[in-house]
Amino acid sequence: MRKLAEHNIPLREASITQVHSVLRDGNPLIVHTSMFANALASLANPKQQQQWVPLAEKNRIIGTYAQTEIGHGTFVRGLETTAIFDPETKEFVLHSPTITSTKWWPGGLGKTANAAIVMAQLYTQGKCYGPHPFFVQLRDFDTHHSLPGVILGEIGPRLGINSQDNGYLRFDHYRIPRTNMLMRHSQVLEDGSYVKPIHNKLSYGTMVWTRVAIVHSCSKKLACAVTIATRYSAVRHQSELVPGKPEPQILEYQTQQYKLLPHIASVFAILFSASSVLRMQRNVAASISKGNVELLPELHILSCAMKALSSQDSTQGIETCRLACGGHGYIASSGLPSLYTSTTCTITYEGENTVLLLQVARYLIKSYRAGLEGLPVLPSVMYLTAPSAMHQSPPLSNQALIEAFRISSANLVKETESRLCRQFNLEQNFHYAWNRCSVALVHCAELHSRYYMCEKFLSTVESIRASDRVRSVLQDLCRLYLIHHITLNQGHFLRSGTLSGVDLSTLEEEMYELLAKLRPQAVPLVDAFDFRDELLGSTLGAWDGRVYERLYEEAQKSPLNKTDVSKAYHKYLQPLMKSNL
Ligand SMILES: CCCCCCCCCC/C=C\CCCCCCCCCC(=O)SCCNC(=O)CCNC(=O)[C@H](O)C(C)(C)COP(=O)(O)OP(=O)(O)OC[C@H]1O[C@@H](n2cnc3c(N)ncnc32)[C@H](O)[C@@H]1OP(=O)(O)O
Ligand SMILES: Cc1cc2nc3c(=O)[nH]c(=O)nc-3n(C[C@H](O)[C@H](O)[C@H](O)COP(=O)(O)OP(=O)(O)OC[C@H]3O[C@@H](n4cnc5c(N)ncnc54)[C@H](O)[C@@H]3O)c2cc1C
Repeated sequence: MRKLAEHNIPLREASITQVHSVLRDGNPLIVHTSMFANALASLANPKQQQQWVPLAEKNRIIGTYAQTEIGHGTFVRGLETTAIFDPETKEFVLHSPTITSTKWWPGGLGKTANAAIVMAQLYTQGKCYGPHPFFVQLRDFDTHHSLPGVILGEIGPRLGINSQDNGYLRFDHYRIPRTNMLMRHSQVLEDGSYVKPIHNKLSYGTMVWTRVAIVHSCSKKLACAVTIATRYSAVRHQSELVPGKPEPQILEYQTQQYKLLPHIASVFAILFSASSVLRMQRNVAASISKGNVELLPELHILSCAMKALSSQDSTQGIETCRLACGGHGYIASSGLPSLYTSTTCTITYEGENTVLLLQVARYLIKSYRAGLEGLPVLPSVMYLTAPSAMHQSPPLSNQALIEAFRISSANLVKETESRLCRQFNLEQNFHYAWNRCSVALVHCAELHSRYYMCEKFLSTVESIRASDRVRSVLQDLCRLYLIHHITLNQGHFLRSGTLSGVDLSTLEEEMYELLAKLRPQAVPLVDAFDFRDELLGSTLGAWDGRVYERLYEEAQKSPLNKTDVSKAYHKYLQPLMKSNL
């Protein structure tokens, strides 16, 4: 924190990888600096911001975002914590009526935070208005003791990010002033009357913001992993490629190139998509402050789509990188295990991926139906009812591949919508029919999201300002990315008739050529990410390639190596050896 202040870096702008380099097992302040800060910025009114933001910036207040309960994470409308307005005292009474209403998971809540944005069901004048955000002090600002009526603690060890002290929280009729409800979008007036927001999902804004931030952070984490695995693959020599010849760098093996190069490409695909969503988010934020919420649904869907795809791709990519390093990828000092455990959680948090993809699918089906009826639909989904013809671009050109994606995605939505109608006729209930089609619906959302990511990659590469040589490498990477994802999804392209079996064989051949062509660029590409050694924190991925020396030096630091014979020998092993058991 002192370093960031010295260098005048606002906390919100500190890179996730910089922070990861210092705190590899999670960060107790991340929800404070990301979600809590954002919730104050976007959900609190100007007066409330004046009151709390300076204190949060000086870390007098350290906050968290307490929404999830032990009984409900996904289904926000099902939260059970209540905030009942008492007109006598002009206070809200926060209460956790059941075990399932216990807040569970908020990062930093266990021991670090002294305040929280709590999402609770708002009741006033006898009516429930659904989940709303409240600023709640949890601990004494001087002694750090939890306040009467607040019961909190830490939830116990997790797969990773154990320094984040995820916590639990219960309220026992805990009173807060009326003015602690975050009132930028909706309000409860002194007499208890409710003023509704201009869009009823504005209180979900912090989740949308965080989903966008997660996309960016996923590309950074994947970039770290491919840097480590690629550099290691250039240092590591193993087996014989040609019998009797010296052992080659493992990066010479085509299978190794296939493990790494598509994920190097993926870093760019995610990064370019993140930039595009971030731009849209800024536009939407500016529009909302002028009272216009027209683009909010599009932002919600795009952030769900990109969060789901980037978290899945980066998690799989990091695991592939770990496996690509053989046994040494399993050692903590490689840096890969902590990258994995701090990334796989992005699949679950901030909206579990399947659930987010179903939100995307809902939007696709609605937009498809609206398009058929000639109603207006937003630009990103206009293609569903008006996919352009294939023959406009040269066969198998990049543009043709994007068109193939577009048509296959539109085709899948069309097929799934027909299934939904058939199922509805059988079930006579939309919700049951929806559930019976939900696997196909998730596939629709995935293909649409992949189409978006491919399109963003291509359009960015085409418009990027770079030297011819750099542009040429990026074009090859982009081509590899397109072909790789077409081969992974080939069934959809065959079904839509956009690509034939022969086309797919041709593309596969080209992919193998691209792997060989890009092989000499692999190390320069990851070097260009420009991660400092301290930041990567990896014995395998350091810039100088001294892998074996670093592994050996790191092993010397193991506490078990402090003495030749460990205490355990005298305490357990020797008695066991002598016991004749
Ligand atoms: C040393 C210190 C240094 C510090 C350095 C800091 C470094 C900073 C780097 C930052 C990088 C990364 C940040 C990472 C942060 C890490 C920490 C995060 C930890 C995780 C936190 C959490 O998990 S918080 C909890 C998150 N919870 C969820 O996400 C819950 C998911 N569920 C939902 O969102 C909703 O329940 C739902 C969307 C699934 C459904 O909502 P609901 O039931 O209300 O709606 P419906 O499905 O009925 O839909 C009705 C219509 O509403 C539309 N809708 C839904 N949501 C929205 C929305 N958000 N905006 C707009 N519209 C929305 C929906 O589409 C429907 O529309 P129609 O179809 O038109 O009716
Ligand atoms: C490391 C970590 C940090 C977190 N930090 C925070 C935090 O700071 N603040 C906070 O409030 N929360 C936090 N969370 C909680 C997180 O947001 C939730 O865990 C997440 O939203 C998923 O909800 P859930 O756990 O209830 O899963 P569930 O919804 O119970 O999911 C379980 C399974 O059910 C499926 N499912 C659920 N609903 C549907 C549906 N409608 N259709 C189809 N399938 C469905 C899911 O796909 C999944 O397979 C954190 C979680 C983790 C793991």
